[in-house]
Amino acid sequence: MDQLRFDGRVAVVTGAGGGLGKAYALLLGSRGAKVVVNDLGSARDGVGKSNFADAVVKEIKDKGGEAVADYNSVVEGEKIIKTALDNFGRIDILINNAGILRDKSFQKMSDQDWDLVHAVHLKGAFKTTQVAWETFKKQKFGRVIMTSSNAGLLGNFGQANYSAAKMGLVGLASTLSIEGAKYNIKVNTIVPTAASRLTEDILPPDMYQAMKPELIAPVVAYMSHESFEDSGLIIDSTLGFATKAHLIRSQGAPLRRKPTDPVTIESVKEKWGEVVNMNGARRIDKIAEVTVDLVEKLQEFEERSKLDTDRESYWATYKYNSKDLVCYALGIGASVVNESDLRFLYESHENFTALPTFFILPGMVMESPVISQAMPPGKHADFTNILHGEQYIEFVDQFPGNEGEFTIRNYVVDVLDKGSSAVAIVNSEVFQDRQLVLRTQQHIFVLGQGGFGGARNSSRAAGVQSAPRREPDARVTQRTADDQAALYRLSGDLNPLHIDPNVATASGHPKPILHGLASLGFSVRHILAKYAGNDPSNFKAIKARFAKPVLPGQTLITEMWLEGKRVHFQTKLKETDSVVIAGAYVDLKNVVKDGNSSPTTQSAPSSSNLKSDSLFAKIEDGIKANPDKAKSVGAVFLYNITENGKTVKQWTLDLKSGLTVYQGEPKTGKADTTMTVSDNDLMDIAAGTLSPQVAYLKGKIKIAGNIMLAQKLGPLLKSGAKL
Ligand SMILES: CCCCCCC[C@@H](O)CC(=O)SCCNC(=O)CCNC(=O)[C@H](O)C(C)(C)COP(=O)(O)OP(=O)(O)OC[C@H]1O[C@@H](n2cnc3c(N)ncnc32)[C@H](O)[C@@H]1OP(=O)(O)O
Repeated sequence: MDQLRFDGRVAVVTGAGGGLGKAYALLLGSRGAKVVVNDLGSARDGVGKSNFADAVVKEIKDKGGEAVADYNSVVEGEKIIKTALDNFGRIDILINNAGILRDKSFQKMSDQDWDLVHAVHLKGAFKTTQVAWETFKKQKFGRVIMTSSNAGLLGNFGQANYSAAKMGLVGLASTLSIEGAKYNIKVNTIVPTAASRLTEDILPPDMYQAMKPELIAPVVAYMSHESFEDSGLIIDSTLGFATKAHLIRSQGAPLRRKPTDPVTIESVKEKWGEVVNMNGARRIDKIAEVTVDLVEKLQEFEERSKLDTDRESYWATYKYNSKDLVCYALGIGASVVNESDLRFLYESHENFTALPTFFILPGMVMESPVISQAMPPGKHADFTNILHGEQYIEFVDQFPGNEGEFTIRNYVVDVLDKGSSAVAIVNSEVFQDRQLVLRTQQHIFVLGQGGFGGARNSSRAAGVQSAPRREPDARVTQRTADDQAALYRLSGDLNPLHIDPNVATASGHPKPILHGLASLGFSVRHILAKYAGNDPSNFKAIKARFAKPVLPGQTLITEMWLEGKRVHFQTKLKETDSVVIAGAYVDLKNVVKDGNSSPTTQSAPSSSNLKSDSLFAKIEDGIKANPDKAKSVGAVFLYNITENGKTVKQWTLDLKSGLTVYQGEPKTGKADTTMTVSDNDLMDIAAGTLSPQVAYLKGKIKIAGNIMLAQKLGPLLKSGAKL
């Protein structure tokens, strides 16, 4: 990068006899600026005189630069600027650095302590800048640096006068950055922490040594350069580090339910948590935006209040991006083992998209008090007594994109009395850019909290639907992973019931149970592959009841019945034959039968007509005949055998445990490497006419996982096949 120079520029640095000011003056002088080295030459309380400025001027001149000393007080700022104009004919850069301390605990602080500190810091900066402003405007160029302090931004014991003045400088810079904008006058604030006369016996000696002003000077010099375009910034710098600080505002909260309601002290108290909640807080850059923001909030509030029911709504926001979609897909059993799942797992896939059940998540506002507040007197709901009972989602219009932000309105429509237990029905309306995009409904089963004399049923509940009384039209089997709940938690449901053995035992479960939405996600993926062409935008609605808990590691069998555009389904556990999801259905826009179904979700295809059966028998024999070679590879491989781009069979070669070869579902799901290869290519590899390495390089074998291991397997496969 070219050296940043200040040739032809005139800089005034106040308080430049030592410390930071001296470092600024020396640096600017060494880069071609003509410098006015201002210093009153006093100790840090503003008392005493010395000629520090002369020494700095000499140092600049000795190195071939130009500088002049100035001993005026910043309170008479016009005299300092006059020194610049008289000696150099102009002024381009003004660094308001001069300062003094008069530290006292607040009650002991005298008027004089207050006035003196304000006079030097705030009034001084006002005076110098106001006089220089005229020249800056005329020449349409000016760079001003104000010096604030963390004692101003954050407060510091014994520095009430100094903190107030330092925060005052931030306000001064903010306004001047606006007034100076059209004249190319940039006004910024530095918050330095450095060794100086002000800090010399305040900082511990080691730190004092390390906090060299020379580490901050380049930051201030860059902010004073003609190429520096920002204005109104607060830059904190120390020890060779720089950071930007700014004020942010919370999302805020309306202090009443309806625009016609009064605001009371009690309603303010009630809403205080939302007022000070900094989730989703943001920076407002311009004062005009504050008004726009308030007007928008008011409009939004008025629109929302029209939606309000007799029960209070809880509003929330939900932001998501491709990483969330991938994390979620992993949580509901999508896997790179299935080529057709890649579109849910790889953000750069040409057809990357969200899985349909992902959009249930915005409505699951875990921190919402909406359920606990709706419970009848004497009844309570919290993580210790709730189970997810039923779930409904409806896509109102377009299927949402791969990233976005939703505003969600959550409200309880009914609390049903089911005898021993209660069921809270929670509706969520999910908006994007003020348009309703999704509706969801959760039934939350609240154990042991019934018997309050409430209604048993609700007309506002999306009902479950019985499946037809015939054999299912399709079945898909998939084992959940032992870590399924741990993985699913990453999508936001941190209920300890799914991870903490003690909580699970206390709730009467043998071990942590799987999230209901995780099991539902598996089954809906099966339907997606079987009847929706693997295209989530084909979905209109989903409804399910969680009939029994699922334990991570259990195997789900999704049974499906196609009736027009509705797929009824239920999900059973392979281990116990019990129904865990009941009365469920998916409504589709279009039915696409057997659309790109994935291997792990298929029961093993009949193998009789597959050319590779005998091939794999040969490979197995070959591996058995070459046990040493096989052991040296020692890994688990999955082979997806594809025909016409569709996976028709899967083989697992487990070289670690007894050299077994078997087909069908992967036993463990813990393959080190997955290879996808067409049947014909596999035959060629086996026949020795196609080397596995060449096949890989030509893209004929797709490998997910450990490529080195897969390449090692090549010769082994060949040796086995040749037998
Ligand atoms: C807003 C954000 C909030 C976030 C909350 C979600 C946080 C998540 O972390 C929580 C979870 O994921 S928990 C895991 C998933 N859920 C489960 O495992 C529950 C499985 N279901 C059960 O165990 C039983 O059905 C059980 C125990 C629920 C009911 O069994 P029984 O007590 O034996 O009930 P039963 O005698 O069969 O029926 C009594 C009445 O209740 C109705 N009912 C039954 N199951 C229901 C269910 N799952 N959902 C809703 N209602 C249900 C019955 O219809 C019956 O009513 P009625 O007599 O009027 O017909």
